[in-house]
Amino acid sequence: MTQDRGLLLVLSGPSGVGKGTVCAALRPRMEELVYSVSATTRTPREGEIDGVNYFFRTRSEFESMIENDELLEWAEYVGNFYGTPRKFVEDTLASGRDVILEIEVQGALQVKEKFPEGIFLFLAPPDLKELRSRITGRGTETEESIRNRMMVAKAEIELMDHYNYVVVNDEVDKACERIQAIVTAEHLKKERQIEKYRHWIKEVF
Ligand SMILES: Nc1nc2c(ncn2[C@@H]2O[C@H](COP(=O)(O)OP(=O)(O)O)[C@@H](O)[C@H]2O)c(=O)[nH]1
Ligand SMILES: Nc1ncnc2c1ncn2[C@@H]1O[C@H](COP(=O)(O)OP(=O)(O)O)[C@@H](O)[C@H]1O
Repeated sequence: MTQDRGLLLVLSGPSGVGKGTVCAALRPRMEELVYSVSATTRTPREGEIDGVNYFFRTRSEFESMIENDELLEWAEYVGNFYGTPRKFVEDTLASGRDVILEIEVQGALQVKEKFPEGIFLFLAPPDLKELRSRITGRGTETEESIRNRMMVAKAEIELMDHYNYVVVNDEVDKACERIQAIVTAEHLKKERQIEKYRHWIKEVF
């Protein structure tokens, strides 16, 4: 019997909405999910480990990954490149396990072109005022950079229609519960419960 492929989940949304926070909170809740590790040209932050948080690569190493078609998608974000290694995702899905990507919006749209059967989750802020305060709350941003990020965020929010689900990140726990509910429902859909139980209909009538 051939192995059923796993589900590809893509968690995306505007900068500062809480993608990293929600993804980290999902890990202990959804241990069966496989978290894809991205490649990036940005410098590691304190405590980040190569191969765990990211594969930290030079710009020329990253460019050769692009040339060799090793990336499922890639995007430039605030002056650095980020991309999803293709082989890991394909092998994991083929082995029947579900994979989650936590990526920005340009990358998510590229994945949609290649994997239209993926489940695309748009993490949305409760409102723009809260998004602004999350971006501001992170610290180092200047007034101008906050304005820029808000403009980018508004353009990203307009792309919401390309996604299968909008998950509001009002509270981290609630956002996680919504994602868990979606994954459960998508599994039931995939397992074609209706087909399995169709014979009941014949028995009843
Ligand atoms: N397109 C794409 N975006 C990614 C990838 N990995 C991470 N990102 C996004 O890159 C952005 C910056 O990530 P990072 O430098 O870790 O800073 P953060 O703003 O603290 O999350 C975030 O929006 C991530 O979701 C990737 O493989 N592809
Ligand atoms: N549900 C939430 N309620 C309040 N603050 C949140 C929530 N989710 C995330 N945050 C905060 O918002 C900021 C941005 O979150 P982060 O995960 O870095 O966003 P992203 O990865 O989307 O850029 C962080 O300071 C984080 O602690």
